[in-house]
Amino acid sequence: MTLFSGHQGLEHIQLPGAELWYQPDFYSQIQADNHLLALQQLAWQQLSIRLYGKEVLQPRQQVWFGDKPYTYSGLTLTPAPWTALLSQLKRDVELTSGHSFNTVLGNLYRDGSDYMGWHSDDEVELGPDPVIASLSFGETRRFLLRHKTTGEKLELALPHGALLIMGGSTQHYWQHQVAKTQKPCRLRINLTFRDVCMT
Ligand SMILES: O=C(O)CCC(=O)C(=O)O
Ligand SMILES: [Fe+2]
Repeated sequence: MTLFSGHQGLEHIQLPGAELWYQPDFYSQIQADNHLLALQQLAWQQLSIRLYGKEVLQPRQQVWFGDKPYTYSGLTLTPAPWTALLSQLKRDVELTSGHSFNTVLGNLYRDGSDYMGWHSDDEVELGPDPVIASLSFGETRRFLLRHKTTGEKLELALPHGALLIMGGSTQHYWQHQVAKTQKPCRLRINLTFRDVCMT
């Protein structure tokens, strides 16, 4: 796939059944510092999901911006209107990826005990081969991908200012996670831009 290959600085990572594009320094240190500070001001909420009939608090905080409600892990998130900063970050990832996005899910990991378990972003509303653009700010956490049948793994560091684009059949064949860690760990904010079907 040559979709993003014209863009300088974006590394194409090819895995069986997955298409990834990665740029650890998508934003400069100063830009990333400013974005991190501003993003911390959003109305972060720790939401609960229903798991085996019980309400369980999610091990991280979230925000949701966009044009339409979205169901995620059985939780319907009502979006807030785009802020100037989020619109700007959306434009940046749209220009680089050549894709347009209508929503963004923010995750805030307060420390090493906040995490996101193994999952694929395979909700029906995202369509069969979704392109998802992920921006990371703050602490570098281990982002792991695991093939659903072969178990093959890939670990990527997502440092302050990094961009990762997942496309092709990545969500079909692979899961991903942000693992817990015992190491001293500062705050991390991740934004995943998605195109949610509007029908
Ligand atoms: O925090 C991350 O890097 C991953 C977030 C993620 O997988 C998601 O929002 O679906
Ligand atoms: Fe995900």
